Amino acid sequence: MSNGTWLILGPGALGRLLAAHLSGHVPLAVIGRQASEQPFMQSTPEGGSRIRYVPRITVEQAPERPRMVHLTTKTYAANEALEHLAQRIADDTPIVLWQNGFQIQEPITRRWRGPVLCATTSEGAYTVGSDSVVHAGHGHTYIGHLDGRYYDLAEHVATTLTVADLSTEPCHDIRRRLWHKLAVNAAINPLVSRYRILNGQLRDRPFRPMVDAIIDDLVTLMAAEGIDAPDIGWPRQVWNVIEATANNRASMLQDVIAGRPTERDAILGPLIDAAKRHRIDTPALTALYQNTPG
Ligand SMILES: NC(=O)C1=CN([C@@H]2O[C@H](COP(=O)(O)OP(=O)(O)OC[C@H]3O[C@@H](n4cnc5c(N)ncnc54)[C@H](OP(=O)(O)O)[C@@H]3O)[C@@H](O)[C@H]2O)C=CC1
Ligand SMILES: CC(C)(CO)C(=O)C(=O)O
Repeated sequence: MSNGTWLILGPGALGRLLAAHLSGHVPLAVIGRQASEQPFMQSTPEGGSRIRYVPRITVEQAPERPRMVHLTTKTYAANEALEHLAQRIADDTPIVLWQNGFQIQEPITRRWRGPVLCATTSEGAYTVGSDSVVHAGHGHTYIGHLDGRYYDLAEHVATTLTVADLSTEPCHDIRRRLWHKLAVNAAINPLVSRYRILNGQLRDRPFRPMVDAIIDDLVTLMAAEGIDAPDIGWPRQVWNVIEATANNRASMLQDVIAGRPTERDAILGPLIDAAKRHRIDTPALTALYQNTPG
């Protein structure tokens, strides 16, 4: 494995999707808990399929000077995975964090010596078995540094991903974009996972007023936190995503059904913390947190 390689740490849905697309564009390896000789199989949203041979290695086989690391574990696994890899690679290696929510982005950005970029994506993917990924729907990705630094690096990563057919743009306001995604996820994921429904069912009773109550909490909280509202306003932002993903089984629902931990703390945790910080009563969000498994 040569220096200059792009490493993807976490061979799950997003990791496999990135690997399948970046294969052939950059020197690449995927780090998992175990090495594997198997290729990745990708189903495309258009119904096609691709096979991609990408080196699948363990941390111990990683090059000491990779070009960058894309961290694609779930939030709750991110610190441990990165700490393990950090024992092996140069501590100024650029990192791209792909996690939803806003839990690990700030601490890792502050403590890692090299550049840390955050990505937020509306691509949709899920795994099948240990080698396949279904790319369920095309989306768009934004990449940037929390303080707006390293724009050239963000531009380079975005251009490479876009050439590899994953539409991506660099941005100066990734913090705002991460909070926007978090807010939408908070309005959808905990409810659909609790009631085991498709996203679109939130449009019907008894769920619709529950979503509206969450949006009310979000509006107050986001204003207090200084996060600009989307141009179309919070209610339309949330309801548009529900409409556009009506047939989705949301990621948190998939986790609950599979008996996996959820990303509750990454998505609802920052909102509950902000409510405490600003001394704002957010009854709908508090109830959601209490009723969602971690
Ligand atoms: N899937 C999607 O469409 C989207 C996902 N995201 C975000 O991306 C992140 C990843 O999601 P997703 O790909 O769906 O999650 P997955 O659970 O499918 O993938 C995570 C992968 O990381 C692996 N992993 C965990 N810890 C380690 C470790 N220490 N060393 C090596 N591998 C490790 C897991 O292995 P194991 O199973 O053995 O633990 C698993 O293969 C999440 O934060 C999610 O919110 C954002 C937008 C879209
Ligand atoms: C927007 C939403 C809720 C779409 O399903 C999503 O991002 C998820 O499933 O986590």
